[in-house]
Amino acid sequence: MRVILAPMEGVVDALMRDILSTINPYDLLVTEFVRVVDQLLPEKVFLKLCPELLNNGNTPSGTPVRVQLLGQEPQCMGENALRAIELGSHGVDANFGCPAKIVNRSKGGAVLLQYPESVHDIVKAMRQAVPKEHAVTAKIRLGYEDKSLFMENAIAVYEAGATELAIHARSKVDGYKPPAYWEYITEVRKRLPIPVIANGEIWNRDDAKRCIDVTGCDSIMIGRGAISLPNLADTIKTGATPYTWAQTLGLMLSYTQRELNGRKSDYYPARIKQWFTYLNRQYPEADTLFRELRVFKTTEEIVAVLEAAQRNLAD
Ligand SMILES: Cc1cc2nc3c(=O)[nH]c(=O)nc-3n(C[C@H](O)[C@H](O)[C@H](O)COP(=O)(O)O)c2cc1C
Repeated sequence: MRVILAPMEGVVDALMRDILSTINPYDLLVTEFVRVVDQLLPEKVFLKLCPELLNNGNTPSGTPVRVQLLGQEPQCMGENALRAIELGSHGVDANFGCPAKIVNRSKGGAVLLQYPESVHDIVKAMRQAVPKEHAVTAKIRLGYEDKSLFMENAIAVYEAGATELAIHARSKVDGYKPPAYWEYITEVRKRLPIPVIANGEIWNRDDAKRCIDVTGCDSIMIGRGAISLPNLADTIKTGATPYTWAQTLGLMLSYTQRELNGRKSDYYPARIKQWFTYLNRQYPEADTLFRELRVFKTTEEIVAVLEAAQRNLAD
């Protein structure tokens, strides 16, 4: 069985990938998306989003990373896919699931699921641009406003020559609201000869087992669950004990301290707070801390609050 870390824009960056791949036996990690509009992007754009490219495309603990692209113009997607591969990405992925209004307005992301022929043309251009020994993959939702085109889109990806297909089992309109409609993935998995990766609403080991039972897929992709329980992939793959709140707090502290000692970018507090929004589900203790953290603006302040929480736990 393969467990893949889902791309999560605004949350799963290189530092998070480093931390999560150190404590989990992930098979693959997918980056936040690189937005492709109408030009071949400079190398620095790829390296900023995926610094692992300087390490043969692997995290420091050796887990392969795949760059994800989001765009609507086939030729341009092809050129940028090739660049990602040449820089060392382990395959390249196309995003057809992003629900963001700004992205959809410029005809990228989930809005493309209304036009299976466009999905096909984009993946095909990427496939033709990238040497065949490298994976070209796609990630789709079940549709935009409804799910009527889910199979057409899946077939479009397959016929374009994709290596595999990840499916987030909801439409754009479903947003992130439970349930995930895994049974649609089952239908695609039965129909397509390429591997299908099941994604959506896997929060613990039992969910993973049920998802695999329902879909028959050998590979699953985990997103919010992977940050709400930091060692989720390990619990799924090896039966490891889920992290206690004290362990998770320690991990968050090391994440924020490493950021503080490293790049010191001002977007980090927002990322740390975003992480907290998913922790509540697993740890009731996270809720109080999250409310406390909301007023703090800098990483320094956040580190101080987390250190105090850790001291309280030890008392
Ligand atoms: C904050 C956030 C950011 C996301 N960013 C991306 C992205 O950049 N690319 C993508 O394909 N999906 C993105 N997704 C969707 C996830 O990869 C995943 O499909 C979705 O969260 C469902 O899986 P889950 O129930 O395990 O979270 C994002 C989801 C969230 C919550």
